[in-house]
Amino acid sequence: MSETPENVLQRLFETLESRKQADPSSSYVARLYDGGIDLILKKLGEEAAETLIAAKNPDRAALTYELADLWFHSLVLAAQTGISLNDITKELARRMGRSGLDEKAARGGQ
Ligand SMILES: N=c1c2ncn([C@@H]3O[C@H](COP(=O)(O)OP(=O)(O)OP(=O)(O)O)[C@@H](O)[C@H]3O)c2ncn1[C@@H]1O[C@H](COP(=O)(O)O)[C@@H](O)[C@H]1O
Repeated sequence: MSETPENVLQRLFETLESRKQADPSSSYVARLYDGGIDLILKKLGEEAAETLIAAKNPDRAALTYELADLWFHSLVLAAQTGISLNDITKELARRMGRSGLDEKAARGGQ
């Protein structure tokens, strides 16, 4: 039986939390934490740029790969800054059923 998206994100986030005690020589995530917010933001920026480039090409597998890298590094940023997966899903849930156009207007957008 395959895992649900919720399970995968939950398990990944638990791993990210556990890597706060890990050795950077044996863990990529611990290496990111060790590099601090600047390294995490650098990687996040790179992954965002790689996603934009992939989105302009027809290869959907390549775009999926880059989106996964982008989500992964976003979650590392969340974990490092003390934001939980639950915080993010609660915010998304809060927006559900509300038009994106209403949300945009509430933010002062046009
Ligand atoms: N999901 C991921 C994941 N996605 C992407 N990456 C890493 O993110 C990096 C993406 O950077 P790039 O595309 O720039 O590739 P790169 O040239 O190898 O990267 P750099 O050397 O420039 O950092 C790669 O090194 C990938 O291996 C990930 N590393 C870890 N995970 C998850 O995190 C868990 C813990 O990982 P460790 O902390 O390494 O045990 C793993 O079991 C996975 O579940």
